[in-house]
Amino acid sequence: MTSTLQISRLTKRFDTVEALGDVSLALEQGKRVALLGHNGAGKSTMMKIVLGLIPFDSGSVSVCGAAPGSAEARAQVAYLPENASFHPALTGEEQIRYYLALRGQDPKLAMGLLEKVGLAHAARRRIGGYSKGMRQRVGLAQTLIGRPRLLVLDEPTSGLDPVSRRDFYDLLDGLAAAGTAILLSSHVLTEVEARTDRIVILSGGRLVAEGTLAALRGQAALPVVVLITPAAGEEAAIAQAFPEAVCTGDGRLRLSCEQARKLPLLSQIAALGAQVADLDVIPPSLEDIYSHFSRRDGQ
Ligand SMILES: Nc1ncnc2c1ncn2[C@@H]1O[C@H](COP(=O)(O)OP(=O)(O)OP(=O)(O)O)[C@@H](O)[C@H]1O
Repeated sequence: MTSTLQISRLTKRFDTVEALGDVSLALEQGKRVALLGHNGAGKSTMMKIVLGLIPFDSGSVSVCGAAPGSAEARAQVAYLPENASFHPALTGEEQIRYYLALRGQDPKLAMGLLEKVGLAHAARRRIGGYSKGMRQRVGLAQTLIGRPRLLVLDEPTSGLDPVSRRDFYDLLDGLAAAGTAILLSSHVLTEVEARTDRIVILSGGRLVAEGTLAALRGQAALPVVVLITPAAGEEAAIAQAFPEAVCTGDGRLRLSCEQARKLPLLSQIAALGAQVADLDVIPPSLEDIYSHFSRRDGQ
């Protein structure tokens, strides 16, 4: 399948700063890719290059088969900046009608677009009275003008409450199911885990990891934490059985073990029978995995 977005060995420097170094990425039709990285990792630079707003030094970028920024690419790409702002005195419908007119399209399409993003009920209210989640929906409605094949969303859910975030991702799911490719940046790791197909981690302008969260978890091979709650009166016996365990201060014992040692350790604990009151196994968190990859280059 041809990729909607194809980036190959992309490099971009700003004077002495290498904002992107040798980055390759493919985004297929209907896929949602999350771009993660610390401040200054190169996310915005990549988005600006894809949108054709800034030039790059070397490598190649193909947006729907065309050069970024070309009329052909621009007709098929839409962008939602992190803090999209609209005229507060306009209604949602007026704002979208205005954008449709700018794109040379029939303003009558506005209501249909607002309906798609769940904003039809508020279409005739002024944007000044909208919540942040509703304004993001106006932004998303704007991106849908002309049925783009690629959506570039810069932290689209920042500042939204959990319910608005979930609703926003539901909308994205629908668009992806209809074939739109979505490249979004986010700092909210839990949402990208559940709501995107792939995660790409940039660090210091380099692509340091790419894959599903499960694949990245496997690659990172971070230790698992096991918390044992001893039965009453068995504390000393358990501590003796696991001399490497650390007391947590709440009566539990904390063990850290490699993934490969997890099952043998659990068998060892199970063999203690009633001496153990409870057991918790805590896999590495998303934050642990993200930190592991984004700091691998010594940042
Ligand atoms: N116009 C510019 N002139 C000089 N340096 C720049 C310019 N734009 C970006 N940079 C540098 O390029 C690097 C990558 O910046 P970029 O804005 O792409 O990071 P980011 O991952 O989007 O960060 P954030 O999460 O803070 O938005 C940084 O070191 C930044 O200082």
